[in-house]
Formats: sequence, structure tokens, C-alpha cells
Amino acid sequence: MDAATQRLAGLVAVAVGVATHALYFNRYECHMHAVLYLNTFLLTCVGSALALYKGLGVSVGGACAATAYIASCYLLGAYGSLLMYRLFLNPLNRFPGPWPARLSNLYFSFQLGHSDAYYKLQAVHEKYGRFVRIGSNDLSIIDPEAMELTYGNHSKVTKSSWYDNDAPLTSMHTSRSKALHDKRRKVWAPAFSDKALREYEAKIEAVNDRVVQRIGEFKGAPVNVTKWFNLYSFDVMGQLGFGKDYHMVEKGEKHWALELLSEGMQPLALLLPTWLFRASTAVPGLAAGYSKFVQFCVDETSWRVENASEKDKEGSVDIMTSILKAYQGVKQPQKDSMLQADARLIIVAGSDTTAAALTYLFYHLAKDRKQVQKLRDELKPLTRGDWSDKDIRHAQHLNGAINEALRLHPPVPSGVSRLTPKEGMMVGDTCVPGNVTFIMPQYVMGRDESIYQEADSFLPERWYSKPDMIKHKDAFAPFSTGPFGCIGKNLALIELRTLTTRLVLEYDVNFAPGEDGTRLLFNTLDHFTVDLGELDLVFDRV
Ligand code: HEM
Repeated sequence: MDAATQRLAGLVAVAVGVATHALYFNRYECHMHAVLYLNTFLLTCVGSALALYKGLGVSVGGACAATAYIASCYLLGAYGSLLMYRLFLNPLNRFPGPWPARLSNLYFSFQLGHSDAYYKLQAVHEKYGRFVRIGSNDLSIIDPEAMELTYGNHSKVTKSSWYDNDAPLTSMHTSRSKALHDKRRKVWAPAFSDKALREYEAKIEAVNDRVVQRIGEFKGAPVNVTKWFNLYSFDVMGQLGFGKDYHMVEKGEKHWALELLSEGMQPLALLLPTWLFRASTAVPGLAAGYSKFVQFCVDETSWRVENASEKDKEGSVDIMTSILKAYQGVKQPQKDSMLQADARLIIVAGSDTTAAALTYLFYHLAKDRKQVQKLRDELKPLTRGDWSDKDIRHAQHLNGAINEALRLHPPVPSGVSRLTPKEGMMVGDTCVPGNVTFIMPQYVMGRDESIYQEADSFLPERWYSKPDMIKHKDAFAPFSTGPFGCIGKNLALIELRTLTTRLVLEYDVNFAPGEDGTRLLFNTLDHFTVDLGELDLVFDRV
């Protein structure tokens, strides 16, 4: 190939690069096909080199050099166009934030080596204000006015590409289609009706009994509550999800699947762009732990389906009982990928979250010793004789304490990822452009002085006798709200209220010698839900 032809080919390649970015990559969601694009690019390079060698008789070295030159020109065009757009044309450029975040989401991902996105988000909001640019097309927003617009029943906001991380494995939770989500939510709904919750209570009570007894066996020696509340919540979800008893509290040991769950969630801590997350988890071996956890969920689903008639005979009701009703007449429903994904959802959504709420609540009860006495004074008169959740449901200080734990330490601390409608949205007098990915980190909002008075203090009274201490009620949504909000909220609250009541009625709670909560506060990993740092408490029988 002569020099003039090569120059012309280079110019055409640059133009094609610019066009593919401007007309395709910059307009459409492309995160699902990263591996395909890479393969197509590589194959095109190999094809061109062969064509030059075989078709035009260019030497092997010459064909490779010419192909490398043209490929580089193409990449120069595509990435040049991308950089120009991100630096000068993107409408998000008027939002404050660290400037390298304009160029790539990887800037923020690189800050997350300690898996502490919620702390990093708090720092950028302190520096830049309510709207912060954290990626090329990403904002973090802590304005309470955005709550209804984002989560309300009539919201036009949708789920972002984050929910495609595992696609095509799609659960109710990761479904981005509102129609599919709503249809599936109807299938789930009976499993969380008042009637179903009443039936679950006996099972929760039995696991509460076990934990209270096991904690008593420590006889005042330090108890690693991070571990024990984790075992508790997993045992409860085994029973309520699949009617299966993992006996983790009895054995005092984590099931291997629980270890794999933490390992498998860890890649989410980096808030990688979806295309990169999908490409890296496609590399054989990199997601081995998570794949094993997924297989565990598939096996548990099969076990539950195969034991369905036995469970029905026992009259045992669990979450799967309701979901499987949608599969009547279907042969081998366990092979349905949505059922498998939903089985995983039961475990992931229901266990880590509740364990986190309990652990942080008991951290605050140990830190402020008046709290246990206040709870006991409130709860004793409500729990004479046989009692159940309905007797304590309206206990104001108890509910206030739970809300404070969820406000100060939301179990989904960095929020859920959403996409603005294509016409954009007005948050107060700020116009957020269309098709922008954003989060509203509950951790940061929970500690914002413009939303809560004395925001860093644990004050259950703000939820009943001191309402002025909450300036924007809407801002509190640890379970999220609206059509995609947590379906397990009432179930979680039953667990939190009943176990807390049992423990504070029977034990005084203090930090173990040498404990001050530092490990819990600073070693906790934020990977959408949280993997908690350890906390040792001492429970002395009253
Ligand atoms: C303190 C405990 C809990 C907290 C803080 C919590 C928080 C949340 C949040 C923030 C979401 C929204 C996720 C998103 O939009 O991406 C959610 C969804 C969900 N949660 Fe919970 N959760 C808790 C307990 C539970 C329990 C016990 C269950 C029972 C299985 C459960 C089941 C679910 C399910 C199935 C969804 C998906 C709902 C949907 O997509 O319609 N959660 N949860």
C-alpha cells in the first residue's frame, strides 16, 4: 500500500471512528455487548490483515503494520470523539464534581479500593453540594425533592443499566421492564400479605428462641454479633424462603453458601460501568465463587420444587409456596431462569440486610446504655404473658430506635441506581438531563443536617416526640419506596422488633472489653448491601 493510500485509509478510519461514537455508542445503551464489540474489532483486524496479504499481495509485516495503523486511526477517532464530547459537550458538565469523573466512571471506581462507596460519596457531597457528578453520565443526588420524582407511583424514572449486570439471568428485582416487574410482583405479593406474615411469625419466633438461648450460653463472654445476627437472618430466610432449616444458629457456623455470597457480591463494590462488570465476570474463573452461589440457589429451588407436595401436606407455608402457584401445570419449574433468579433474590435481599440492621441497632444500644433501659420500660408492659409482634408493633421507642439504626446505617447505603426519563426531570429548580444514571445515597442523606437536626446522633425520640428534628420526612427510605420498593419491609420489621424485644428484656448489652465499634464502622464493605466489620458485645442476663 503506498503512502497516499495509507493516509487516505487512515483518515477514513478516523471518520468511521467518530461516526460510530457519535451515531451509535453515544446514542444507545451498549453495555450488553462489550465482548461482542471486542471480538468484532479483533476479527475485523485479522480479516483486514489477511485481505491485504492474500488479496493485495502485501507482505505479512506490511499487512500487519497497515492494519495496526488503520485500527489505531479508528480508535483515535472513536475515543477522540468520546473525550471531546465528555469534556466539552456533555450537558452534565454544568454539575460540580471531581473533573476526572467527567472522563470516565473508572475515576470513582479507582477511589473504591476499600469498598467504602458510602464514605466516598459523603466526602464528595460535603465538598460539592447536593448534586455531584461522579461519572461520565452519572450523578449522585441528595436532594429530598428528588425522592417522590424518583420513587413515586407515577415516576417516569426507570432502573439503570446496573440491573443488567447479571442479564440474561433476571429476577423480579433486576427486571428493567416495568410491565414484567409488575407482573412478577403480583406473583410475589401473596407471600408478603398480612396473613402470610402471621404464619411466618411462629417460625421467626423459633429462630429467635435459638439465638436468645445461644447468646445466653456465652454467660457474659464476648459475642461476635456480626456473626450471630448473620447466622440468624440466614436461618430465618431458609425457613421462610424455602421451608428449609440450615441450623446455622444451632451449629454456630456459617453455611458455605453464605461465604460465597459475600465473595460474589464483592465486585459490585467498585461501581464499575456495567459493560466492564459484565466483561470481567465473563472471564472464566473470575466469578467462580458467585457461580457456585448461583448454583446453590438453583439446587435449593430444585429441592423446594421436588418437596412441594410434602411441604403442602405439612401445611408449611413459605415464600416459595406463593411463587410456585404461578407455575401450576408447568413441568420442572425449577428450570425457569426467573424462578432461579428469584430464589437467589430471596436469600440475598432478606438475609444480609436484616443482619446489618440488627448489628447496627445493637451497636447503638451498647454505645448508649440508657437505650436498653428505655426500651425495657416501654416493652415490659406490652409483653406480659404470650405476646407476638402485634403487641409491640406500635412501640414508639422501639420503632424509633430501629429507624435510627436504618437512618444512620442503611443496609443499602449507597442507594439504588436509576435513569432519568429521556425528557429529563426538574428537581426543584435544577434540571437534570434525560438518560442520566443517578443514585441517591441513603447513608449521605441520613446524615445531612439540612434533613435531620443533630443528624449524627442516635435519637429515637425524633420519630415520635420530637418531629421537628426531621425536616424532610420523604428523605427516609432505607427500604426504598414505590413500585420497586422492598416487598420484605414488614417481614424485616417483624424480625427486628421481635428479636430486639427478646434480647433487651433478657439481657443488658455492653461493648466487650477493648471494643468501641471501630471495626464495624470502618471495616464494613459496601457492595450494594453490606458485608459487616466485626462487633463484639457482652450480654449480661438481667
Ligand atoms: C432491614 C432489612 C431490609 C432492607 C433495608 C431492605 C432494603 C431494600 C431496598 C433498598 C430495596 C430496593 C432495591 C432496588 O431498588 O434495587 C429492596 C428490595 C427488595 N427487598 Fe428488601 N430490604 C430488607 C429486607 C428484606 C427482606 C427480609 C426481604 C425478604 C425476602 C426482602 C426482599 C426484597 C425484595 C424481593 C426486593 C425487590 C423488590 C422488587 O424489585 O419489587 N427485603 N429491599
